[in-house]
Amino acid sequence: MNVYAKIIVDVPSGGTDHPFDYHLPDALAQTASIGMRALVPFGQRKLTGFIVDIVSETNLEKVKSVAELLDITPVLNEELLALGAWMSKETICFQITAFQAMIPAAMRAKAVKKIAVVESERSDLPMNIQAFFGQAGERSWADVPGDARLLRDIRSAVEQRQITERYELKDRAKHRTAKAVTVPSDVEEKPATKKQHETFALISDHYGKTEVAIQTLIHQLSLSRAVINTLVKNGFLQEKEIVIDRNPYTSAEGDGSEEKATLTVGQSRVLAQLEETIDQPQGSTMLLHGVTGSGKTEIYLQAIDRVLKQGKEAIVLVPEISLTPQMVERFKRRFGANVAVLHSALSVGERFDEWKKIQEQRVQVAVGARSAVFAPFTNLGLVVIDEEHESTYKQEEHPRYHAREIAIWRSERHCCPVLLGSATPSMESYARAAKGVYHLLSLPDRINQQPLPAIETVDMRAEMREGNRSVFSTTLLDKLRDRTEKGEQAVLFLNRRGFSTFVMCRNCGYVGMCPHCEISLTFHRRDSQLKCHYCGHEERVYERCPSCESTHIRFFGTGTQRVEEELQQLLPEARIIRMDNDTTKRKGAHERLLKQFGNGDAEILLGTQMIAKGLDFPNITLAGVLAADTLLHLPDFRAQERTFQLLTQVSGRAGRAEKAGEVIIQSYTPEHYAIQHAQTHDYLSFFKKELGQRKQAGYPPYYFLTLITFAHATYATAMKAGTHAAKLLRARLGDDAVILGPTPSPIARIKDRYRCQCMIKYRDEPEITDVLHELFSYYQKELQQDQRFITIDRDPNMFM
Ligand SMILES: Nc1ncnc2c1ncn2[C@@H]1O[C@H](COP(=O)(O)OP(=O)(O)OP(=O)(O)O)[C@@H](O)[C@H]1O
Ligand SMILES: [Zn+2]
Ligand SMILES: [Zn+2]
Repeated sequence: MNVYAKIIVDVPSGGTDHPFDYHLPDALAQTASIGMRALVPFGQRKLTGFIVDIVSETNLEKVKSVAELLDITPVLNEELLALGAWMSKETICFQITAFQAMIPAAMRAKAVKKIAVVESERSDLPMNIQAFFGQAGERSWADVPGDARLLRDIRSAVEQRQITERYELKDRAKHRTAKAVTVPSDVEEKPATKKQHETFALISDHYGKTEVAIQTLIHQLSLSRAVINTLVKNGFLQEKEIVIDRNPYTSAEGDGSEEKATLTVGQSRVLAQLEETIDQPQGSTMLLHGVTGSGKTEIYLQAIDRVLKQGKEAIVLVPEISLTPQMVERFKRRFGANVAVLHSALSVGERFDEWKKIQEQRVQVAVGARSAVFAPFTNLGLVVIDEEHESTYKQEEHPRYHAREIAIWRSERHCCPVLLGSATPSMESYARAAKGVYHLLSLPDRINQQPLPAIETVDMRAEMREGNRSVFSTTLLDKLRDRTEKGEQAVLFLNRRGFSTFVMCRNCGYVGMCPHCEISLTFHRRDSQLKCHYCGHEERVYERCPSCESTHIRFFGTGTQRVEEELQQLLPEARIIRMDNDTTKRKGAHERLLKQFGNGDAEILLGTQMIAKGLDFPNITLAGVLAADTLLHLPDFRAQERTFQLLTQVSGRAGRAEKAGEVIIQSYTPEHYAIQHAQTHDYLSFFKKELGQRKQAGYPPYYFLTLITFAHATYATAMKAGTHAAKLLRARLGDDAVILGPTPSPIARIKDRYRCQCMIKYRDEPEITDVLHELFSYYQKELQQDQRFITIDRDPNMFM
C-alpha cells in the first residue's frame, strides 16, 4: 500500500502556502506521524516541511518522495497544528511561518541533532539499536540508516526515555557538563566498610541504575565526596561526564517547599471565584485588576496549585523584562523542579532543554515570555498573563500574533480559564470586562492595607521660568538628597524614546539624518559615532555643520548617561546604578545590577522602561519620573494610555513594605488627564475619560484597526500599490468601514525603501479576513522575490 504525506514546505510565499503531496517510502512510513518535520525535494533544493496529514491516496500523477524525517517524535501535536492554521488565517501569514514560530529556535538553527543512550537503559534496548550505538554513548541523528525497523525502534525508545534527543550547537562552550556516577550492572560483592556500604545503599536505593550528578548526591543526600571517590576507585560506582540542563536560572533555586501565604480577605475572595472557574470544564477569560503591590502573584501561585492538584498544567506569561531570577524564584520556591522557564535570554540550546521538559511532560508549569504561550502541554488547566497590558505580548514580525488571543484560543480548546492580571489593564481588556465578555475580579488594596504612595506633580515650565535649566526640579533633587542621606532608595525613570540624542546645528537648524531612513541619527558618546537605529548606518560625529560649516553643533536630548553625569554632580555623595540598553547588553548584566541595588550597593536606580515593572524592593521610598510628557506626545493613539500605565507602574515601586512611599512626576503639561488620574491612582476615571476619546476618534475598543504598509525602492510604486489597495478595500468592505490613505508612513523611508500606509477602521466586517488574504497573496504574486513589500498588521501597536 502506498502512503503519502501532506507537507507544508518551508517556502514562505503565496504559491506554496498549501500542503504538497509526497510519497513516504516504506522505511519512513512506519515511523512518520503528523506533526513531524521532514526533508523533502522541492525544485532543485531540499527543504524542511511539516507533515500535516498522512493519507493513502494522491490525485497527482507524479509525486516525489520524502528524503528524511527530521524528528523522532512529533514536534507539533494536533492542537498546535490547528492553532497554526488558525493563526495563519487570522494574522494573515503563511502557515509555515506560524508553525516555525511554535517550535524552539534550536530546531530552526543550524544545529546537529544527536541521540544519546540513557546508560541505565542500555541493556534493555533492542539489539539493533545497541548495534547502531556500539560503544558510543551518543550519535548523530543523520547517521541513522533509513531502516524501517530501526527507525521505529528508536522512536519507541525515545518515547520510553531510553534514548534522549538534544541539539548540538556551535556555542559548545555553553554546554555545561558535570561529573556523575551510576551503579554498574555487575556489582556482586559489598563494599568493605560500613560507611561505604551505607553510602552505596543510599545511592542505589534513591537512583537505582540512573546516573546522578555527584554534586546532587553531596547536596541532597549529604554524602561525602571522599566516600564516593573510594566507591568509584573500587568499582562500585562508575564515574562519567554528563551534560546537564544549562539553565542560567539555576541560580534561581527553590525546592518547592515554600508554604502558601495566608491570604488577605480580598485575595481569598478573588481566589474563591477563580477556583470556581478552574473547576468548571469551560473556556473563559478573567481579568484581575489589582493595584500595584496587591499580591496578584500569590493568587497566581495558589490558582496554579489547584490546577496541578487536578493533574493539569499551567502556563504563566510575564513580560520579558520582568522575567528576572527574582520572579522565577517565586515560582521555583513553590513548585520546585516542576517548572520550566522559557526566555529569549537563554541560549537556543538551553531553550530547547526547557521546551523538552514540557514536551516530555516532566514539568507541569511553564513560565516564560510571549512565545511560551505555545508550550506543548496537552492538558492545560490555566493560562496566566501577568501585566496583560504590555505591548510586548504582540509580536512585531510575522506571525503578528497577540499572546492574549492565542491563550484564549487554547483555553477554549482545553476548556480552561485564562487569567489576565494587571494594575493598569489595557483599554481593550477592561472594556471587554465591563461588557461582561471577560469576568472582572479586583483587588483594590495593597497587602496589609499599605497605602499607595502619595504622588506630586511638578510643573517644569515653572521651574524653567525660575531659571532652573537642569532636568531635575528643585523638589525632586531635595527628595533625592534626603533619601541618600537616610540610606533609603529611589528609582528614577527616564523614557528612552523621548531622550534619544540627536545632533543639531544651532546656527542653521540642520539635524543629522540617516541617508537611507527618514529619521534622525542618534549620538553614541562611547565611540563618537552617529548611528541609525533602523538600518545601522554609522557616521563619525561632525565638528562642523555639513550644511553651513558653523562649529555650533550641539547634541540635543538627554541620554541616561548624561542624566547620570548631571545627577552625580548635583549629588556627589549618592551612589547611582544606571540601567539602560548600554549597561545591560551583556548576558546577566540586568540581573547583576538589580541584585546590587537589592543589596543596597546604591541609593539611586536610574533607568529606562526596564526599571518600571515588577521590582519589589522594600527600601524604595521614592520614585521619580523625569519627563512624563515624552511619551504623551508620540504620534500614537495609545500615547495617553501608555503614559497612564507607565506612571502608575513606576509609582508602584515605591513604598511596598513598611516605609511609606512618595512619587514625583515632572511634566510640562501636568494638567493632562493621563497625569492627573495617575496622580490620584484613579484607573476607573482614566478609563472612562479615555474611552470617550476613543469613541469620538474611532479607535479601539470601539473600532478594530488594520494597518497595511507598502514599501518599495521607488516612492511611486509604493503609493500606486497603496492606492490600488485602498480602492479594492473600499469596493469590498461595507459602508461602516473607514479606509484612510494611502499616506506616507510617519517614518517615510527605511533602508532605502519608501513606505506608505493604509489604515482600515471597522466594527463588523465578516469579509475582512478574506479580503486581506486576497490582497496579501495578490501582492505576493506581484513581487514574489521581495516579501517585505506588503505588511498587514491587524490590531497594530505601532504606527510608524
Ligand atoms: N497574603 C499575603 N500575606 C503577606 N504578604 C503577601 C501576601 N500576598 C502577597 N504578599 C507580598 O506582598 C508583596 C506584593 O505582592 P506581589 O508582588 O504579588 O504584588 P503584585 O500585585 O504582583 O504587584 P505589582 O503589580 O506591583 O507587581 C510581595 O512581597 C508578596 O510577597
Ligand atoms: Zn538608516
Ligand atoms: Zn549649520
